[in-house]
Amino acid sequence: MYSRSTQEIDADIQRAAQDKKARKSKSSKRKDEADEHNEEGVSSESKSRKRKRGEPNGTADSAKDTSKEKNVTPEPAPEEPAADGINEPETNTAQVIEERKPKREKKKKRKQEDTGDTEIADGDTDDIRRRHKSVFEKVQKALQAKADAADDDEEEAEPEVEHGLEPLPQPEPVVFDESKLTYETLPPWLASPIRVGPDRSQSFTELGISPESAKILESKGFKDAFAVQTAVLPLLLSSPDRQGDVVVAAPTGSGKTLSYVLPMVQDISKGRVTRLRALIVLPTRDLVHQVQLACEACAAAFAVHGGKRVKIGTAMGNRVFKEEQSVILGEEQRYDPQGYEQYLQKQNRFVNLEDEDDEDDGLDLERTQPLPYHVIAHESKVDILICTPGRLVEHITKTPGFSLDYVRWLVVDEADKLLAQDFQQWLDTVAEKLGTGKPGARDFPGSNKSGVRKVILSATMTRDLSLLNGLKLSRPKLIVVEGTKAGEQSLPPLLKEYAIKIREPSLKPLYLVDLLNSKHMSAVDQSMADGISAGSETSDSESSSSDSDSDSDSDSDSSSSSSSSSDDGTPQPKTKPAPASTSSLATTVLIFTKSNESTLRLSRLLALLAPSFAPLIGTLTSSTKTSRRARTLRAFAQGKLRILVASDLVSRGIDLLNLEHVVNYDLPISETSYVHRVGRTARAGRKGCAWTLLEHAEARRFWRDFAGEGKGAKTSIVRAGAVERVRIGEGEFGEERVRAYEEALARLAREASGRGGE
Ligand SMILES: Nc1ncnc2c1ncn2[C@@H]1O[C@H](COP(=O)(O)OP(=O)(O)OP(=O)(O)O)[C@@H](O)[C@H]1O
Repeated sequence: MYSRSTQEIDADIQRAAQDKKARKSKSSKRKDEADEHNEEGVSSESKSRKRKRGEPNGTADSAKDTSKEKNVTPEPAPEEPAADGINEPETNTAQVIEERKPKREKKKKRKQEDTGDTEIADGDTDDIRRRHKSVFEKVQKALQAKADAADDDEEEAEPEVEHGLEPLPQPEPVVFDESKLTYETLPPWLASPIRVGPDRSQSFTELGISPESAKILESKGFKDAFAVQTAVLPLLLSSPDRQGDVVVAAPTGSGKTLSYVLPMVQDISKGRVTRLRALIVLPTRDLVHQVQLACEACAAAFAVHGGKRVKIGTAMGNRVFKEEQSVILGEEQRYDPQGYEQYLQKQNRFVNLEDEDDEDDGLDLERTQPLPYHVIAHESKVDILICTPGRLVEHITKTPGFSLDYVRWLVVDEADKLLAQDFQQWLDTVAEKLGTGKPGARDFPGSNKSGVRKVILSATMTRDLSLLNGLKLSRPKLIVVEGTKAGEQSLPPLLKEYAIKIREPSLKPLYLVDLLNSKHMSAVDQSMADGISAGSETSDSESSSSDSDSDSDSDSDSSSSSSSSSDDGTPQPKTKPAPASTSSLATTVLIFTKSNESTLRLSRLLALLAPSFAPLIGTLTSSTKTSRRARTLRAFAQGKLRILVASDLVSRGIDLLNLEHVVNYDLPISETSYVHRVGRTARAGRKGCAWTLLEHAEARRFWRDFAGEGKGAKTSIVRAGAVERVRIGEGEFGEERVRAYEEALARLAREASGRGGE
């Protein structure tokens, strides 16, 4: 039993609290003393911790005093564990208990007075003890809980560190991987291409083309396979065990077109029924035309020994849509009462939905209404469709019955351009359609291959995997001509490049006239020059009329010229137009400018400054009608026109076999553009020249980025020889020529403002 009095117990509590406090203060002081020997920050930390606990600065001293007191009062606390748990706040609690005691006694007194039972207060000590014990236990519990909480706080409390003015330590910067794709990071098929020597050649029969077909090919000018064809044909020609898709990176004019047209036509010619089997996607209408000719040549070559004459169609938006639909897709009435019923139901639904502005499945686009109890059945009229991406998407979405279910060839030519510019998201639309189909519809005859064979080509093929991924290639192989690495672009081996410095940019057209009149513009290939002269002699008049409907350009306007040039190129006042036969131009030239507008201006200016050239000039811009562009290209191929002024529209893919000189009147915007422009000449193993006029501000960029010379040179263009410097018009422009030039400019301005030539 409890034998001590309340006062004694309270005194014990108080002592125990003080004892605990003294011990803690002592250890705290020892720590502080040790910390003072350490760095400033840690000392501050201890101070700051004290601040956190609400201790005054002198706490350590007072704790020391208390500790001395403890030494003279060694009596243990009544319950050791409780005493152990007591720390500074307990002192306060003990005081609180002490303070509360008189209040309790007062309360008791008041109660006794109220009840008149004063004896209970003096005599019933058991009861008092019991109550005291219960109060004591409660206090113990409360103190224990408080002590635990305080310990937890102390563990979790973040140490506060005070810093000087020195910069705070920062985390290591995150290093971003900016490295470009290299051979090591490219997938194996891109990193390890199949290389082919540029001079390699093989007969078509050796490559597996039947002698009959090879003979027809030869009659069309294709005697032996070019280097790129020797590598691509074995991969694409039909074989019992077919390989995967093929990606081709080969220079301009190396014969990429035939490398895919030949195997595709051969494969399709083995069938009987006409179904849409192949899509060839190209960026411009001119290229669609050109590839169509190559397809026709091959179709003729394989329509032997009972082979099917492959049918070729185009979709490029040069005709009204309905007309184009009827060219590529046939319709026939087929007796089908059930189908007709469904048609009527659909049409009723469509009529109802029309009010709600909803679109149905293209019933409104049906070209022909079905007869009663009949349905319209659609059949492809072509095996190969050569198209621009935008028009292809239009047919997929708007032409009823246009189906890609049987397509087993997809060719993307000029792929870097087509992949970089997502014309109406054409690739996603096409890929979705090619991803589904009827079972067996895409089987290749005589082979274990089923699915869509993809052939991707460019002279400046992208290695950008994010672009190539969209094609969903299957087991692809990359073919490159020897000497080129990933990211490089090869120029034709027989191309010679020249640069001409323009000292007076305001007189740039005069430099061009002088270049055209210079000895440099002689024929590169004499046999070609003879052909050109022959063509122009017989058809100069035709050339004017063939191109006379060109849009506001100079083709037909030479008669209105008021000046002509002497043999040295100096304009002479003239009343009569210069006859074309006086032209000294014995070669062919394609001049590139930066825009449609520049093309039209330069073309006209050239005719004014050098009237003898006027009947020989043709103009090609993206705003020129397709039919007119085709006529101009034909006239040029026939030698009726010898100078073409063009925007970048024709920089890609256009095959002008008799073209000898390319002039960059304006600097191209990129290396890729340069490669395509100058690649219009020196094609198919012929020679050719490229000339670039350089204003002062452009020179550095040209030499560094295009020619790969001088400080900071960096170019991806691979060439046989260096770019040569040539001087033209060095101080040669007399006053008279400059005056004639100014007159020509004034006339041009008048014409542009609609006030005519006068
Ligand atoms: N085996 C061959 N024999 C003779 N001429 C060929 C042969 N193969 C292709 N050609 C001719 O070579 C020229 C260039 O071919 P093609 O237009 O296919 O080049 P390309 O590689 O597609 O060029 P670009 O990248 O500029 O489009 C064409 O006139 C074509 O008829």
